[in-house]
Amino acid sequence: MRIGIVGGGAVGLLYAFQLSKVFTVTLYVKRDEALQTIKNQGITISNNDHKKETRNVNVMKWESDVPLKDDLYIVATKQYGLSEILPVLEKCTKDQSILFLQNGMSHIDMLAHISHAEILLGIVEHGVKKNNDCTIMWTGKGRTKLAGYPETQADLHASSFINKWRDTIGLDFPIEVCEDFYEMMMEKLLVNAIINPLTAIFDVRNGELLTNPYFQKCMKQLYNEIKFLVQVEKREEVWNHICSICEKTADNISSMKRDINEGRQTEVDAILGFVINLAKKQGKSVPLTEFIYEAVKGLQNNASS
Ligand SMILES: NC(=O)C1=CN([C@@H]2O[C@H](COP(=O)(O)OP(=O)(O)OC[C@H]3O[C@@H](n4cnc5c(N)ncnc54)[C@H](OP(=O)(O)O)[C@@H]3O)[C@@H](O)[C@H]2O)C=CC1
Ligand SMILES: CC(C)(CO)C(=O)C(=O)O
Repeated sequence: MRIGIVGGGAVGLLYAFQLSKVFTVTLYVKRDEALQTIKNQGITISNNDHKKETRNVNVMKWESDVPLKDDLYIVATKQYGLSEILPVLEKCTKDQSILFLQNGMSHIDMLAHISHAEILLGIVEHGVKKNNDCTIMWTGKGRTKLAGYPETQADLHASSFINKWRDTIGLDFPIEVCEDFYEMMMEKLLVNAIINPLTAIFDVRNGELLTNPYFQKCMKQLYNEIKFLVQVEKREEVWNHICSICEKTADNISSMKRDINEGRQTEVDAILGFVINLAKKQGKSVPLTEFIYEAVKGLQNNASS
């Protein structure tokens, strides 16, 4: 089974490294410089114990006329990078599968253009930070959750891939199949909608949202405004889940805070932008969410000017 991973960022490098242990993997990158570096040096991963490992992987440049010869494409770009990738992936045939690993949910509306290939949506629970074009730090081990879109059929094309992944590297790099993509994505969206923008605005690590009682109140206020996205009977469970992620990732710098610190575009449109649009569609007023959305946009704008 041939796997193509599109995007040689933190997540793309981690998945290329892990999956190349058992599959024929090609990593597709955007820049010549990244292509040469990975070709020459392979991918090096270090973890919190400062253990380092290097692997060589096939690497190619992603271009609009790239031949689509892989059985499964794993898309590991940021949400805002998808507009360049999707017109190419639209040409995939019904025997091919595409797995999207983006945070946020706004990409779901873009998937209507993929008419033939099987679509899978995924959630990355790992924490991974890119040091340079070929080196990453695996800061937190988690699971990869995935679900079929619009539904998880029993006979997914990708089943053999999922089973082989689980049976070989699954212990160290776990995978879990979920029935309902919406529930799976919504839970992660709520985590990112609360932790990411608040840590970015307050300029704190994830754990401080809980340890500082004032920040914790802000978290709760934001959750109270957007909890309409969760079924009434699950609201407390989801709130506890958000707090537990804050605790487990206490030392993390959230991806949104890191993007702002490093002058990059954030994924706020895919996260809070999506929440605001959904609220509009349901006739709900979300002034606090809108305020926080604008604040993040302002910080992003400031950092890049
Ligand atoms: N990092 C993490 O710990 C986690 C990340 N995620 C999600 O995973 C997704 C990816 O995140 P992450 O890896 O951190 O992001 P990065 O910014 O590190 O990586 C994105 C990569 O996509 C590449 N890219 C963009 N456009 C193209 C293109 N047209 N062709 C080929 N490559 C392209 C970029 O190339 P270039 O280097 O040239 O810019 C970059 O290397 C995001 O949605 C994020 O929210 C989810 C959970 C955890
Ligand atoms: C779970 C969390 C908040 C961990 O930092 C994350 O997904 C992110 O930073 O994007």
